[in-house]
Amino acid sequence: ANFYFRIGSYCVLCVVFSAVACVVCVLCHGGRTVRNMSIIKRFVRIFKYFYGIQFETYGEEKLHDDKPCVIISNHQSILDMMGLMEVLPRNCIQIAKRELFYMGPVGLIMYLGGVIFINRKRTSAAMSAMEEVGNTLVQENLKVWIYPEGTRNESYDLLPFKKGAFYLAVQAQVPVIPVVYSSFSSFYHPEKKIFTSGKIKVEVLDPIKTEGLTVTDIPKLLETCHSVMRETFFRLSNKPNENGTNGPTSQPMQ
Ligand SMILES: CCCCC/C=C\C/C=C\CCCCCCCC(=O)SCCNC(=O)CCNC(=O)[C@H](O)C(C)(C)COP(=O)(O)OP(=O)(O)OC[C@H]1O[C@@H](n2cnc3c(N)ncnc32)[C@H](O)[C@@H]1OP(=O)(O)O
Ligand SMILES: CCCCCCCC/C=C\CCCCCCCC(=O)OC[C@@H](O)COP(=O)(O)O
Repeated sequence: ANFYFRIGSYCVLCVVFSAVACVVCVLCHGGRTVRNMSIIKRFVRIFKYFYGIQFETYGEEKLHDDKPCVIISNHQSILDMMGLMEVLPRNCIQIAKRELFYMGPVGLIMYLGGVIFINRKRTSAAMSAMEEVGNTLVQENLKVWIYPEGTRNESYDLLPFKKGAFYLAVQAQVPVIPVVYSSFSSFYHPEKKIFTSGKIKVEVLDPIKTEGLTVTDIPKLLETCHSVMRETFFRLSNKPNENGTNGPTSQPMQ
C-alpha cells in the first residue's frame, strides 16, 4: 500500500505542481521558452524532500560550459525526472515521447519548457523533429537532453542505445556529455512494490567531441558512450563488473 501511495502522490505532485508552474511560467515569460526550465527545475527539486531521496553528484561542473551540447543519460523510471532537474544546466531542453504531451498540465508544462515531443512509432517524423533541433542547436546556444535507451529500463543494466542522439550531435558538431545515475533498485522496485528512501549517485562524464566526425563514425561514437556509461553505472551501483572495480572517479561536489 505504501508503494501505491508514494507513486500515486508522486503523480499527483506532478499534476498539481505542473498546473501551478504553468501559471508562473506564463506570467514570467509569456509562453514556450527554454527559460521556463529554470522555473520547472525549482519546483521539481522540492520532490526529493517528500520522498527522502538524496543526490550525490560528481563532475556537475562539466555541464556548466555555456555552449551547445547533447547530454545523454540512462533512464530507469519516472523518478528520473528528479535526477534530471537536480543537474539540469541552463538552456537545456529534453526530447520526450509524445504521449507525455497528452497528460494534462504535465504535458502543458513540458510544452512551455521547450520540450520536443517525438512519436517513437514514426521513426521518420521523430528523426525530422530531432534534425530540426540539430539545425537550431548552435545558433540558439541550446543543450538537448536525450535518453538514448528510448524507454524506462529497470533492469540492472543499460539497454542498447538508439542512434538519434548521436546523429543529432554529429549533425550539429557539438560534444556529447554522458550523465550516469546509479541504480534505484535498492529503494525503488515496482515488481516488488518497493519505493522507500535512498541515495542516487550522479556522475557527469567528460564531454566526447564530435568535431570532424561524420555519419559513418556514429556506430563507434555510440559504442564508446554506451560502454563508458555502462562501466560507470556498474561502479556507481556497486555492481561488480567484469574486473570487479567499484567507487567513483571524481570528488563529490561541495
Ligand atoms: C513543475 C512540475 C513538473 C512535474 C512533472 C512534469 C514535467 C517535467 C518537465 C520536464 C521534464 C521532461 C522529462 C522528459 C523525459 C522524457 C523521457 C522519455 O520520454 S524517453 C523516450 C523518448 N526519447 C527517445 O526515444 C530518444 C531516443 N530515441 C532516438 O533517438 C531514436 O533514434 C529515434 C530518433 C526516436 C528513432 O527511433 P528508432 O527506434 O527508429 O531507432 P534507431 O535509433 O535504431 O534508428 C533506426 C534507423 O534510423 C537511422 N536514424 C536514426 N536517426 C537518424 C537521423 N537523425 N538521421 C538519419 N538516420 C537516422 C538509424 O541509423 C537506424 O538505421 P540503421 O538501423 O540502418 O542504422
Ligand atoms: C488534470 C488532468 C491530469 C492528467 C493526468 C496526468 C497524470 C500523469 C501524472 C504524472 C506523470 C508523471 C510524468 C512526469 C514526467 C516524467 C518524465 C518521464 O521520465 O517519463 C518518461 C517515461 O514516461 C518514459 O516512458 P516509457 O518507459 O518510454 O514508455
